Amino acid sequence: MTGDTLPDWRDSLPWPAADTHKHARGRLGVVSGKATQTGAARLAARGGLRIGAGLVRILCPPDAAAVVAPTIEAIMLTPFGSDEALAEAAAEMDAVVIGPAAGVNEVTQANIRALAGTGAVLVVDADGLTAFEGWPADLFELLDRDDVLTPHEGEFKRLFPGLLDQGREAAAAEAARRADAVMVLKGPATVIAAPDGRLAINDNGTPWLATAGSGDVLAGMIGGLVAQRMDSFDAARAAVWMHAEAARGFGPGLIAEDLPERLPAVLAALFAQSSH
Ligand SMILES: NC(=O)C1=CN([C@@H]2O[C@H](COP(=O)(O)OP(=O)(O)OC[C@H]3O[C@@H](n4cnc5c(N)ncnc54)[C@H](O)[C@@H]3O)[C@@H](O)[C@H]2O)[C@@H](O)CC1
Ligand SMILES: Nc1ncnc2c1ncn2[C@@H]1O[C@H](COP(=O)(O)OP(=O)(O)O)[C@@H](O)[C@H]1O
Repeated sequence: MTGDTLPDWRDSLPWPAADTHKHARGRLGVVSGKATQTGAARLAARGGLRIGAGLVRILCPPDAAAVVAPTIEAIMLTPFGSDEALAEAAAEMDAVVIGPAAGVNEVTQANIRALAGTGAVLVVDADGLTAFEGWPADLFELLDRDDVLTPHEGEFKRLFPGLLDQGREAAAAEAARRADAVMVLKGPATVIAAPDGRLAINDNGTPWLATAGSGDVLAGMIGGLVAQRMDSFDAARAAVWMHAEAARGFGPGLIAEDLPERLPAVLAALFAQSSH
């Protein structure tokens, strides 16, 4: 494990209680893109399942169902044909990830609007952020304080033009304040900022993570922890750290698919040190 000190979020990690069951442990929804763009949601779903959500369901447009179904086993699938149907399917979820390969368009905007009306905590990533380029306030007004945004610098600039000139830490803090949500500004030293002023810089980043789809897995991991009712700021910090730890453990040749499969080793080390 990297670093001299143990991470201070480890005592709030959600280990399963003796009397739990899959629904009580946390239910995560992941919204998929269209039939030709389902891989990103599958990566996120697997990250969410591996990090301990009791039940993970991919919510996909009807045309994508025949593509996704043969590729999943423990992960479940519900097709939706409208934003109203998406909200209905998400009503039983504790958290929903939307954005990975969702499409930069009005459908994604409408889907986020519909999800904001459910009780689920939202993790908005990738196209879910880019879809609001030019209209960031339209996204921010939909968010609750425990929702999480996960931009890389390109996506961050689309929502907050010029803000990065202040430096990454100040920019992330101001962005969290403006969005009134938790901000995860990704990069070699990912900055996590909460709207109440809490701020953390991740210290175990690794360039092995610079590979397509690794951000999708991270969004699913954050979703998997918040589905288990971990505080969103702590969940983001924990997921970012575990994501990098998984990548370090794998090293050369890492692709995004490897990250969820390395998580059990990372979790086992944390579990062994916990006061469960
Ligand atoms: N297997 C899959 O299905 C994958 C799907 N993905 C999805 O594909 C969609 C499009 O991804 P793209 O990578 O084309 O879109 P991006 O918005 O990531 O990239 C478009 C442009 O943004 C800029 N940019 C990207 N990363 C940056 C960074 N870290 N710092 C600064 N600028 C940056 C670059 O100019 C880049 O050409 C997203 O929804 C994404 O979630 C990707 O995550 C890759 C894997
Ligand atoms: N050089 C790097 N050092 C450390 N972490 C990196 C580096 N490059 C990328 N990452 C991490 O990899 C992930 C990439 O996410 P993202 O850009 O959204 O990719 P994708 O859209 O392909 O999933 C983020 O968690 C980011 O912090």
